[in-house]
Amino acid sequence: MAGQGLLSVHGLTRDFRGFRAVDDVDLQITAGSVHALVGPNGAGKTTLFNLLTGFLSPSAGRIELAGRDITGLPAEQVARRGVARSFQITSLFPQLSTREHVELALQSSSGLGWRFWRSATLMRRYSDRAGELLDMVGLADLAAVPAEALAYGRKRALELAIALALEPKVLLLDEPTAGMGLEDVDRTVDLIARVRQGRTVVLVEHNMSVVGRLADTVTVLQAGRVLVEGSYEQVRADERVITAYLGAADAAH
Ligand SMILES: Nc1ncnc2c1ncn2[C@@H]1O[C@H](COP(=O)(O)OP(=O)(O)OP(=O)(O)O)[C@@H](O)[C@H]1O
Repeated sequence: MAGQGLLSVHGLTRDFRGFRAVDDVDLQITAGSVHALVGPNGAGKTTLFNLLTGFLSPSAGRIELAGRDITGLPAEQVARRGVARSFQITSLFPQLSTREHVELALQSSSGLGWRFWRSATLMRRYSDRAGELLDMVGLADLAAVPAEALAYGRKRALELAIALALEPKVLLLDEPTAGMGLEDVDRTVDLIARVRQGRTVVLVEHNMSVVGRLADTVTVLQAGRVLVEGSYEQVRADERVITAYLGAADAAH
């Protein structure tokens, strides 16, 4: 499958009672890249994201992961095959500690169910891996803290560690900096820059400075269709994008 992305989308379409929210979208997400989906409000980003993760089924079109058809699979199966989603979706358990969340995620991704508890060796392995993941997302010092006591940005970091515990082939980040102050935004950009190493990331993000700092490829959506695709510099300079989106965004700043 020369020229195919790790995650590839062909003619993807989603209608809501006659309204076409995603309209004949083609996408190739290259292995090892950070690919951003941007566009003005109502462009279809969230709907496309929900299609990619199996939270919605398409009205038409095909989604392939590493050349295998995953179109229409339920969210849980899409996740099992390696498409994990983080931010704005995970529910944390208020009283469980940061470390316990990551250990549970590791356990659930093992497919071993409760047998895991019987093996001291496996338990140690999960505990070590949980420590590494917490370290990676900057939560090593907060491992014993219950999730409810974490500040907003730290909760988002924990959600990222949970998604990483699934060892995803493709990591989808849903507006990772939404609702954050400047300091948390910078910290989150650094964090994503760190965890993207050796991974493939799809990012929906409104903050164009975040997109500029992280994305290798940017797809601009408008009215459910792909308007332009290219590097951040290319799409920023494109007249159609300036008219449709960046102009409006820049004018607002
Ligand atoms: N469940 C639904 N039923 C009907 N219309 C929907 C539904 N979900 C989304 N839409 C419509 O589809 C269009 C695309 O919405 P979507 O949320 O995907 O856009 P978006 O690019 O994520 O926007 P935003 O940046 O505001 O989050 C919008 O016009 C929205 O009203």
